[in-house]
Amino acid sequence: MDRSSGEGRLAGETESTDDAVELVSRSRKLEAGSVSAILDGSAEWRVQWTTPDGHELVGRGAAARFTAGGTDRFDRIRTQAERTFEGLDHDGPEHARPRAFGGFSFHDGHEPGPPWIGFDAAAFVVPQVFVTRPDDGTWVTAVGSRIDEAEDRLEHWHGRLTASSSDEVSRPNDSPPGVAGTRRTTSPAEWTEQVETALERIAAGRLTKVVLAQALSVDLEGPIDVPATLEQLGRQYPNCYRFLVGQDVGGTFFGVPPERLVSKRGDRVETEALAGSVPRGETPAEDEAHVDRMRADAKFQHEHELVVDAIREQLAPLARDLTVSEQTIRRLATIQHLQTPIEAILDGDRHVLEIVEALHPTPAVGGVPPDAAWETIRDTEPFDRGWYAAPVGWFDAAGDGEFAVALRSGVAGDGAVTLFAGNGIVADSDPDEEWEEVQLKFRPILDELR
Ligand SMILES: C=C(O[C@H]1C=CC=C(C(=O)O)[C@@H]1O)C(=O)O
Repeated sequence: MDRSSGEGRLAGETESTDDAVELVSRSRKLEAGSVSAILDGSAEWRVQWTTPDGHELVGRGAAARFTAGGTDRFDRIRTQAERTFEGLDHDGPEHARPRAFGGFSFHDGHEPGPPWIGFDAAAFVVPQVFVTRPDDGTWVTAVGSRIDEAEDRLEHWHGRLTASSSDEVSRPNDSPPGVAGTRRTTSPAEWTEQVETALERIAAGRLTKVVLAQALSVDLEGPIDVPATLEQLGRQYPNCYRFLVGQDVGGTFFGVPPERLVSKRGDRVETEALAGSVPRGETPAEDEAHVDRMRADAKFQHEHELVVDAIREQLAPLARDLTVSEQTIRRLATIQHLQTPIEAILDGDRHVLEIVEALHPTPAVGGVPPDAAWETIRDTEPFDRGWYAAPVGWFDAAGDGEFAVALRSGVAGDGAVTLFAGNGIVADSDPDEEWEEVQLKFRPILDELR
């Protein structure tokens, strides 16, 4: 991989440079109109990010772009961004400040191949134009490398969005693309073999837990409108994150992850352990029966506690205070999980990417010990995880930011969507039960495509 290209450069430049690049941003309130045009048509990059508490950012284009590969990719993204953000001139409200939006691949050594064409091992963009929606309305922000460029861009987009019909604010999804057929990467027999390999390594003391995943390639009957699909998913899964990262040269990665990797503001960090899954019931009593079984089951508790312990250990060296709350239940439309919220106060001035690097992958998507889990994943999974189960989100000039774990996700390409889902394997795991739990995790997106 040519790692020199594209690093820390402004869109339109042809060579990377060590000089600090300048970013200028200007914001204006949108009194009327529609924001859906931000995601319409093709653009070098299109991004959408919505948090469970309703904060939303929708953007397009790349005023600056940062890419990196290899084991030091977290540091290298941060260095490029710090250089670019250094000269930032932002005139607008705080919620509309420019941010770098993007993500990382699960594995350090990721090389983009189908269906991950265009998705580097780490890639972030500062959108050229984006919309934010705080409580007091809708704001448009334009970013450029000079004041006149930012102002012209703002004028253009403010006018274009104002002129759009307000009926378009909500995208209709009367006709999902339809499913022509599905292809699995892993047959039930192959899955049993993979789980048994993991169980042998666990029995031999080499491994305590590993999360094994599958991919499901879904051939579509018609074209998919990813933003419309995401909007539908938001109705079904309102307390999850929603994201979309799309670009011209490849597909669009999108999902509705229930799991926060980290949210950092100043010295305060929030994260969580999310592991252990049972289905929803047909009635509230059935829901509770599933939950009772999960709470009482030693295997589920062990699988979950390994994640809590690992996060505690990973955060402790960076924090002066750490609080692990009581275990709760995360109830989603199709599945229920064990969840433990965790908060920390950092021991000094740290960048959110330091926390992301320390936490990724938690044993909710990797395993314990991390190296043996990584090796088992590489030895047994017959597909490329790409950006699945990896950090996706944003950071700003101050080093604050928020990242989800890219679960319940898929990558949409020509006529097909590839979905990903996995499950934690520990001693006593049963391959057939694990298979059923993985299928539950395909459902959020699969149900919307039918
Ligand atoms: C790996 C996934 O889920 C993780 C998050 C919640 C519950 C999990 C579990 O029960 O194994 C997984 O750790 C996935 O959705 O693909």
